Amino acid sequence: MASNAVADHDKLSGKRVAVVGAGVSGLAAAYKLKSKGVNVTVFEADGRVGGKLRSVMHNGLIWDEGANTMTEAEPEVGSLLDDLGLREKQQFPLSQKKRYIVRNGLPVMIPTNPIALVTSSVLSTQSKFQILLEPFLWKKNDSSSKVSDASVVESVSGFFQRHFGQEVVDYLIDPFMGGTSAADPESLSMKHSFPDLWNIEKSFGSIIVGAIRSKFAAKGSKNGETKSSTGTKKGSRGSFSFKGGMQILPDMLCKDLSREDLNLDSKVLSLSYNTGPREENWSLSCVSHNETQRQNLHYDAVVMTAPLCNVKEMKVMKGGEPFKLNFLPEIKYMPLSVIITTFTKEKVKRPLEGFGVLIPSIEQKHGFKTLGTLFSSMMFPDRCPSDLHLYTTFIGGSRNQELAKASTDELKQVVTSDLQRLLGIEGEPVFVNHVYWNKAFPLYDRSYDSVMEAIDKMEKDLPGFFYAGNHRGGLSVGKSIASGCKAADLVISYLESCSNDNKPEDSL
Ligand SMILES: Cc1cc2nc3c(=O)[nH]c(=O)nc-3n(C[C@H](O)[C@H](O)[C@H](O)COP(=O)(O)OP(=O)(O)OC[C@H]3O[C@@H](n4cnc5c(N)ncnc54)[C@H](O)[C@@H]3O)c2cc1C
Ligand SMILES: C=Cc1c2[nH]c(c1C)Cc1[nH]c(c(CCC(=O)O)c1C)Cc1[nH]c(c(C)c1CCC(=O)O)Cc1[nH]c(c(C)c1C=C)C2
Repeated sequence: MASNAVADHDKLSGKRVAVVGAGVSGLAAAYKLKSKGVNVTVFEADGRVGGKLRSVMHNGLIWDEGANTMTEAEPEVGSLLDDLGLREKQQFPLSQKKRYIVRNGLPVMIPTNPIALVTSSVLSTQSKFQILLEPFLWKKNDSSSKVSDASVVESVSGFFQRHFGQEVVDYLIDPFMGGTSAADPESLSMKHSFPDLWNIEKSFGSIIVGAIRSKFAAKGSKNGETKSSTGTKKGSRGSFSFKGGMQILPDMLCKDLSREDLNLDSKVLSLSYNTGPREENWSLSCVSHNETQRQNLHYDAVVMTAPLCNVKEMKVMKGGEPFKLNFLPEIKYMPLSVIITTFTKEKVKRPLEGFGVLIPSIEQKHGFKTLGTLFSSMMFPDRCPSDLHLYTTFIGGSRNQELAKASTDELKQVVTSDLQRLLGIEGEPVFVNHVYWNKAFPLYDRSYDSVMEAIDKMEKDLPGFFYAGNHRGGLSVGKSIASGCKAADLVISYLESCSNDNKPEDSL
């Protein structure tokens, strides 16, 4: 370790930070803080770590009930995988570029390059021309002059409609949003869902022109690109999981936390910030399932990664007075059921290789009820015995909130019926597993600016309080990790500034 790093490590070693939530964002924050010498204590309401990452092994089957894959688009992910020694466990899906969308009741492969788009039957000739001519035909946002009015924040569908037309929205954007957030493009805010494209339009107008120019600019700066230990370009191999499923990631992130550092079955109920000299101003209390309430030690800072709906329920005090969280807006959440099925191979008459299939909302007219299905054992053949296919099907989201809550029996029928049409499956599944997430994802809707403002206010009014997780900056596993790492960096700067503030003046 260089001498500066040793000094920083020593400076931080007496500091204590509480991390609330042991999902990937909280664990990434805890891991980073611990690696810098900070004493971390994690509080998790559940009896396990991982939050929305949960892998199950049962009778020779392996499946994921939450996130199935992740990407390395965020640099923080690559560094963590290297540090945790997880490269050798990384599992890349077979034929992951083969992804399908249903059109006129049948799965059609999604084109992955401009030439494939020209020959594909996903879009009509008119839409293909509209894409090619987008640099000349795209329309300005009429309401862009009134951006201060929250009601005119543009939806994802409105934005893509202006650039590429309605058919692109119906057959590419709608299923993409369904398969990445379970939401419909009409309710989602463009600014929050695709910040990069939102900014490209601001700089270049045309998305096609902006994307090409950005790609060339990125190629120009390629010399600085990071390579992994195997010499391959990091992140260039697309989505991945791990041998045994996604759960290994949270498990590895917390492997160096002792029993005292990691408090499972510990739901945080209240937080208290005491004004005064900036040292150990925070205290918190938590409760376990058997209702024993514990008032815990004091902390210098808090990293909060619990969903905002849970934060809203917490009692917060500042300087002995209640700090009301009534400025936190109500957040909409997407309910989702995940159904795992296996079928014997001989019963699947038209199996498809690849990642999976998505069903556009407009195709519900053909009787489809699910959002889409991952071809889990096509991607990862070791996830079930070789005579079976294992599928992971998603139901609900904004498209069908009621159906998400249906019984396992009803959903088994719904899934079997959709898979029968898509893959020619005959008969009943050999095995069914059902998980219901009543708040699977926060909805980044058109009023999401108010959520961001509320998070900023909490952090500004409560010194030493930092918020991270999938309610901020994106839903994906990678973005949640990045959010946790960024919060850890902010905590470190804060703790260093506290140390300097508390030093006697002549030592400065
Ligand atoms: C079904 C499903 C499929 C998904 N698929 C993908 C995918 O394929 N790829 C991808 O990139 N992303 C996917 N995601 C999204 C991704 O998994 C999540 O956004 C990400 O894991 C969120 O991590 P987090 O740490 O921010 O939050 P969470 O995982 O929600 O963790 C928050 C933790 O806080 C705890 N908590 C709550 N209240 C308290 C309290 N009072 N005290 C203590 N602890 C508390 C919770 O128990 C939880 O463990 C999927 C999500 C779901 C639900
Ligand atoms: C059909 C419903 C869903 C499927 N997966 C999810 C839902 C709701 C959840 C989900 N999947 C991904 C993410 C991360 C999103 C992000 O911001 O990166 C989430 C929350 C990963 C993902 N899944 C698909 C894509 C295009 C991505 C982005 C990363 C990548 O390109 O690999 C498409 C997709 N999702 C599902 C299917 C069946 C499918 C495509 C065929 C299931």
